[in-house]
Order: sequence, then structure tokens, then C-alpha cells
Amino acid sequence: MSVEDANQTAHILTEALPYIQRYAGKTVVIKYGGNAMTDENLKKSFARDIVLLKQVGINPVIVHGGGPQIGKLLEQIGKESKFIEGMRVTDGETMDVVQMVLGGLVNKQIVSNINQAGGRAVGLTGKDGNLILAKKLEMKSKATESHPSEIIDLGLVGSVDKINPGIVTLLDNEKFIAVIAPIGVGEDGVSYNINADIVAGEMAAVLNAERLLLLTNTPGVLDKQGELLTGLNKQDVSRLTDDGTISGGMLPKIQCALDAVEAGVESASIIDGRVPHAVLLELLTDEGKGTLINR
Ligand SMILES: Nc1ncnc2c1ncn2[C@@H]1O[C@H](COP(=O)(O)OP(=O)(O)O)[C@@H](O)[C@H]1O
Ligand SMILES: CC(=O)N[C@@H](CCC(=O)OP(=O)(O)O)C(=O)O
Repeated sequence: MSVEDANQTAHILTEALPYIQRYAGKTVVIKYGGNAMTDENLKKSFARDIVLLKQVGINPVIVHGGGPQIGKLLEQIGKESKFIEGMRVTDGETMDVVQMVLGGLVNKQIVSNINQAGGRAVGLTGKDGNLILAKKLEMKSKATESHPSEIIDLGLVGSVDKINPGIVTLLDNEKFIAVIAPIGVGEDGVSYNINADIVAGEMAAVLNAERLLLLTNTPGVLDKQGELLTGLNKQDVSRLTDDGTISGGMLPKIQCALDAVEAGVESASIIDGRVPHAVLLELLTDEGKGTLINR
């Protein structure tokens, strides 16, 4: 290694120090979106980042999605995916696929990658330890002059009723990393499909997290010209939603980010999970990019 390279490496490591000191002992909730799980190398670098955070005393809690992966299996069994305002319409058969993909394939792959990287991950769904109590989501259509607001039936789509974080805290105390699939359980034992962004936002609020990071497949929230919006508050979001700039999967993402900061999370960031080591860059360097959401 040349002297210049060595200096550069040392510079990067020392740059991380104030960030490590700032976040040591704090919880960071990381939403790992299905769209950010693009290739194997990226998944492995994500896992290494998480292990590194844990190693330096930060407490990462992972909430993952898997929308595209659910869509792929549904397609294989000849079922079409249908979304309304970023939420998957979920009948009984779809719910079985959701549980297989989120609670099984995706969850265990993340757990396995973290463990391969030297960490101690434990996979959970919201059913484990009654972590996520859910109820049926009540979505209403927007009222227009000619149509009053109507209830939209999304089937087995849930909203978070209550989070019992005991199991997550217990795992953290024992130096494990919790990897959570967004499946909730109703009072009657019924399973609900919950948008992963919503679970991540609620989890961050309940755990008093310092940061919420939402990893997705865009550089952040973009304006109508496709330019990155680096900072947004509640008023900006409501304007961008009303004029249609924010739509589809970005709707629950931005809403949960706002809810989390309103509940006391220091800040929420929507970042590009397709960039290798996006988590480390965002948390431990001056290089963090993406959209920062504040109160
Ligand atoms: N203003 C916007 N800026 C960026 N992405 C947007 C915007 N409005 C809608 N989107 C869509 O939201 C998507 C991200 O949400 P989603 O597909 O649910 O991702 P994830 O699987 O990471 O949760 C983007 O890929 C994009 O298609
Ligand atoms: C109700 C609802 O839409 N649930 C989502 C759960 C997975 C998810 O949120 O995955 P991403 O984060 O990858 O989009 C779904 O079925 O796709």
C-alpha cells in the first residue's frame, strides 16, 4: 500500500470515530426493502455493514420487505399482484405466499448472510413473542365532488395495533441482531400482511431509535424532474403527495418516516440501497446521501 493510500484509509477510519461515539449504545432501525436486495454481492455487503455496526456497539434492528420476491412467487403460481396506494391486495392464498416468502425465504437469507459475516442474527415474524399485534387496515378512498369517500377492502392487509418489543430488547441484550418480517397477528390469531415500511416506522418509535433508515431502489425522493430532494418536512410531503409527485410504494414509506420523526425518532432517511455499503456511508461517514425527513 502506498503512503497516500494508507493515509486515505486512516482518514476514512478516523472520520467514522465521532459517528461511532454518537451512535454507540443507540438503536438504529433499518428497513431493507425488497427492491434493494438486487444481487448477492450487495446482500453480502449489507450483512457485513450490519455486523460492523453491532461490533462497534450500535444496535441495528432490521425490518425487511420482499414485495418483488412475493410478486415473483405469485407469478409462478399464476396469480397477479394488485396494489392500491402501495398496499398489496391480499386474499387467503396470497397471504400463504406472503408468509412463505417473508417469514421463510427472505428472512432466513438475511439471517444466514449476517451469520456468515460473523454476526448473530435471529429471524422473527410479528407472531414471535406477540411482537406485532395487528388489525385489519381500514383504507378509505379520497372523497371527490361527485364521489363520497368509500372503504377500500384490501383483504388480509393489517395495520399495527401494538408492538411488544420485549423479544427484540431481549435479543439485543444478548448481543443478537433481530431480523423482522412484517407479518402481524390479530387478536383472533389471524395473520396479516403489513407493509414493511409501516412496521419499520412503528418499530423505530417504540424502540426510541436514534435513526430510521429506509433502503430502497431510488436515490431518495425525487421531484417531477427526477432530481433528488435532499430534505423534506410535513408540509413539503403533503404538497408533493397532493400534486402526484409522490405515489405508489413511496406513499407508505414517506408517511412512516414522518410518523417516526413525529414520535421522537431523531431523523428518518430514505436512501439508495443499491449503492454498496449504503448503511455505513449514511451512518458513519460524511458521505450520506438521500432524502432526510425532519419534523
Ligand atoms: N417521488 C418519488 N421519488 C422516488 N420514488 C418514487 C416517487 N414516487 C413513487 N416512487 C416509487 O416508489 C418506489 C419505492 O417504493 P417500493 O417499490 O415500495 O420500494 P421498497 O421495496 O424499497 O419498499 C420507487 O421505486 C418508485 O417507483
Ligand atoms: C400490505 C403490503 O403491501 N405488504 C407488502 C409486504 C412486503 C413489503 O413491504 O416489501 P417491500 O418493502 O419490498 O415493498 C407486500 O405484500 O408486498
